[in-house]
Amino acid sequence: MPPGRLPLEVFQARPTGRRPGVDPEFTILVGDSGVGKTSLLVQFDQGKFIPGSFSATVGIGFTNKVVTVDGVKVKLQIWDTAGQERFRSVTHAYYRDAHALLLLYDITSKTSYDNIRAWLTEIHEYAQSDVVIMLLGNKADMSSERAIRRDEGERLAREYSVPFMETSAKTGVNVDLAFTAVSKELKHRSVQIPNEPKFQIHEYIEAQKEKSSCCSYF
Ligand SMILES: Nc1nc2c(ncn2[C@@H]2O[C@H](COP(=O)(O)OP(=O)(O)OP(=O)(O)O)[C@@H](O)[C@H]2O)c(=O)[nH]1
Repeated sequence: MPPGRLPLEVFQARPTGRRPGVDPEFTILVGDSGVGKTSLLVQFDQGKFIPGSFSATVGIGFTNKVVTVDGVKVKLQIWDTAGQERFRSVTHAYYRDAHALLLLYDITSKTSYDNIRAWLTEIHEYAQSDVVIMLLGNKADMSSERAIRRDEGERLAREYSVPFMETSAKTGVNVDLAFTAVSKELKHRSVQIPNEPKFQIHEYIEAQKEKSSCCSYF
């Protein structure tokens, strides 16, 4: 290839904004203390769950993870925030630069579900208007202690027009799907391929959930 010339595929997939795989996509995990943000990130990053006593996150920290979607690398920089109220002002400072926010509640905790409205109010106040938001009902493995039905999660998500799924950081159910769906949405926003249909995150999630419904237990 002569210098200065781009192969056709690269040209066709030329980024219009951020460059997937090069520029990090800032993704932030938010939600009440104890809902499982750190555990979800550990499961996604290392494929494991560390049981035992709960140690609350202090401040904020991040993990880099590259996800390949449709042959394109998306570099996620995932920020794990502290859910405790006293760290809230630190977390707010990061909202403005977020490209995606994964908002978690715990299906065994009505309080964490009720607080989702307050989290969404804060997100709408501090984050960019085009931020990708996904609602996750975590700890889906704890069905005997369930306090929030799945349809209540779905209803809340519909009300705010955000995609939703239940996850388990313990068993790994839907953890990859949540991050893959967000990565696909971010990739479709930053890379425009001619004649490619608009990515519909809700439809993608429903289709993937149907595919795996044979093997899931909730
Ligand atoms: N059974 C079950 N337990 C979970 C799950 N996710 C997290 N936990 C447990 O819930 C507790 C809190 O999890 P963390 O991941 O530390 O919660 P967090 O949201 O990061 O909490 P903060 O750092 O205080 O904001 C820990 O004891 C975890 O082992 C899950 O999906 N299933």
